[in-house]
Amino acid sequence: MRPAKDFFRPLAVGAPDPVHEVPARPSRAIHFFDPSNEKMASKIPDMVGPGSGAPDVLLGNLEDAVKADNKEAARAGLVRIAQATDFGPTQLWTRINALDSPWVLDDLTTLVTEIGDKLDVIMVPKVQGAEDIHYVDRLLAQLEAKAGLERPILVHAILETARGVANIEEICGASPRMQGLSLGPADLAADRRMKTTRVGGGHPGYLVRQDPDPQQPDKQRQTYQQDLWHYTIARMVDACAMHGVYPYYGPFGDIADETACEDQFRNAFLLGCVGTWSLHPKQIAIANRVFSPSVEDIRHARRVVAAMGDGTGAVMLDGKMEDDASLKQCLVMVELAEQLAAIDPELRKQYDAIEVDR
Ligand SMILES: CCC(=O)SCCNC(=O)CCNC(=O)[C@H](O)C(C)(C)COP(=O)(O)OP(=O)(O)OC[C@H]1O[C@@H](n2cnc3c(N)ncnc32)[C@H](O)[C@@H]1OP(=O)(O)O
Ligand SMILES: O=CC(=O)O
Ligand SMILES: [Mg+2]
Repeated sequence: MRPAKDFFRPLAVGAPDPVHEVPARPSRAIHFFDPSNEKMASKIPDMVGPGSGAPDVLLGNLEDAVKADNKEAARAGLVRIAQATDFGPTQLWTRINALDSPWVLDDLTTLVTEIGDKLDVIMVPKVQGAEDIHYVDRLLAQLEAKAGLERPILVHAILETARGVANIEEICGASPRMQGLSLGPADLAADRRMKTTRVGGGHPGYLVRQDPDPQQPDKQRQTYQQDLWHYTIARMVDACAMHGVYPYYGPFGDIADETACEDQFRNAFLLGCVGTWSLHPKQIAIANRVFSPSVEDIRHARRVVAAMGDGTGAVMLDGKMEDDASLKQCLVMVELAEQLAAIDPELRKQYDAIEVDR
């Protein structure tokens, strides 16, 4: 671990100064595309915001889901798209290949030197511990210096190995570049030897069953499906909050099941995640809807803020006690609404139209 006095020093001569605080930019949907797939790639310029249908982040994926034979084409395709596109308010991220793969060194050197000025965040898969982030951190600093970049590229780690989960706090605190963490349920399930065969979401076999009714022992007992990912997401949220970085759900592979996708995203939102991945254009609207506080929640939050005056003490509102701590929760919602309204004109209209009565 670097001592505190060195934590914010650039790791290469000529590299930009690290950020002291991760910018709070909306990132409800991180939309994945394969830059080697010409049909998919041709849609990217039209997906740039502003606009309520646009993802907050476009991510050129170079890792899993890109065929091995297409790795170089994907990298070159991303360079081409980035150079030709004005991304306006939409962030551009990439997911590089794994650190032990034969492609990652060229991914980093090519992307940083050719489109480093356009890249906001680099997502690193299969991160095992702080040592992986330290490696990327130093290499990025060297490449940023070489490319003459004026702002540092941030780093996002995917939590998809048991060792990564065990080392979650040190990963979040490994570098001032750390922007956030995503859950990688598919790789994590395999690494943990879980007995699922899905990409995220629940499983009908993971349940609790109602006790038997002693009066009616043969009566069918209700079962309640449980969330396989609750433990990991909750750990992520705490580690991220502790280090001032952002937690995200990850992929939901059942593209056709929009209802279950929305449920999984909402669980993550309620627990503290700020966004999720979208793998198919259909999932962008789901993510934007779920990760934007509802008009009703904002109306309530603003009522509490108004009722609480200087923010101390306790008041009754609709039969419920509100105090300093419930006010803090409401302020989280109000601040998020302000950040989202700044980039989403449709949401701004909805939030601006809210009338607050006491
Ligand atoms: C599991 C762990 C992980 O690592 S998850 C992250 C890695 N996986 C990915 O990035 C997957 C990205 N998505 C995809 O490859 C595709 O969406 C998959 C899931 C294969 C479905 O594609 P396809 O069968 O073409 O779907 P479709 O016919 O419904 O497509 C309708 C039109 O939309 C397009 N489309 C599809 N996906 C995207 C996308 N991600 N971004 C932009 N455009 C997309 C299709 O090309 C299709 O276009 P058109 O209507 O034919 O002109
Ligand atoms: O990369 C994502 C995953 O679920 O694995
Ligand atoms: Mg993965």
